[in-house]
Amino acid sequence: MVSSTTRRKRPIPLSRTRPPTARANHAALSSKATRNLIRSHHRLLKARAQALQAGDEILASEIDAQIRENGGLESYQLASKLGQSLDRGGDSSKALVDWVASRLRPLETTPYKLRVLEIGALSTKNACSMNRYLDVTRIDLNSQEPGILRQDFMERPLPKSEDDKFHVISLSLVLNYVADAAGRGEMLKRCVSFLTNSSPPGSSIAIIPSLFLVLPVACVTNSRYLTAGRLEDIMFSMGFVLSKSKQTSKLIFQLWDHNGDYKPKVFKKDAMNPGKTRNNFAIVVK
Ligand SMILES: C[S@@+](CC[C@H](N)C(=O)[O-])C[C@H]1O[C@@H](n2cnc3c(N)ncnc32)[C@H](O)[C@@H]1O
Repeated sequence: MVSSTTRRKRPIPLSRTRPPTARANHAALSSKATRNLIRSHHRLLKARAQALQAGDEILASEIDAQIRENGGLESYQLASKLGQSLDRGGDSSKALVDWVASRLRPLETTPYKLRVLEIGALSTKNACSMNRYLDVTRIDLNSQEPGILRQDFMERPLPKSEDDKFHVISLSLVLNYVADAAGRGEMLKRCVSFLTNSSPPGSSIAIIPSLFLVLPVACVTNSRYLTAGRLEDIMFSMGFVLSKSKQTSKLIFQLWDHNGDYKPKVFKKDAMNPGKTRNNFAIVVK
């Protein structure tokens, strides 16, 4: 367990900002065990971020050891992959493909594709990767397959040209992985820098740049600090307009179109929805 004794504070070395990976135990997991593993990983990441923020390196190391003991990021990814299997709710990128289908129609008689950046990619064979009109660049903190680049999106070099940008960004169950509220705001802002409405080179196809966002439903419906309205205000300030949305008992799926009107405002961690049974999920924009 993480102890709360007073500890010496030291500055956070850059190498300490990532959670540890470890070899996963590939034994079959029940859906309850899968959920528990995911929850416990998120809890430990949050505790770790808080320890680092407080400059408590020793506590952060202890939490790292606990994360490793639980199988690390690899086990978490395995649990997430199980969650994507058909009997556990399926592949979330199907919703993305359905929603952009009408936008892909003009590409059918052309050799062009839309460029997609899939952040937090666990598979090269999900619905968006299998769509022939989408050219998917996949990144993850811990790559599970050769077609997935091991990269932290927050450290991906900023685009130097339009060709380095994307028409669609997928952030499916990634924003809630980020352990601190301000980091989530930064991630959303950074997405804007990677979106473009420029047609694929050589074509004149009209493009609506968009962000596919998937979150656990409780992050939006049962948080003290985030409501659907607050999320819309944050996204709107960054130039996003909600184009599609659907909710299941576990997840909320949204497609946000970018209108180019980026005017970020400050959003603090305001208690909008107090209540004992609510969670603390928040997005802070500085
Ligand atoms: C719950 S899994 C989601 C996987 C998949 N997108 C889905 O919808 O099931 C979250 C993944 O996001 C990755 N991730 C989190 N933050 C990231 C970042 N800053 N850059 C790249 N990948 C990130 C994690 O490594 C993890 O594999």
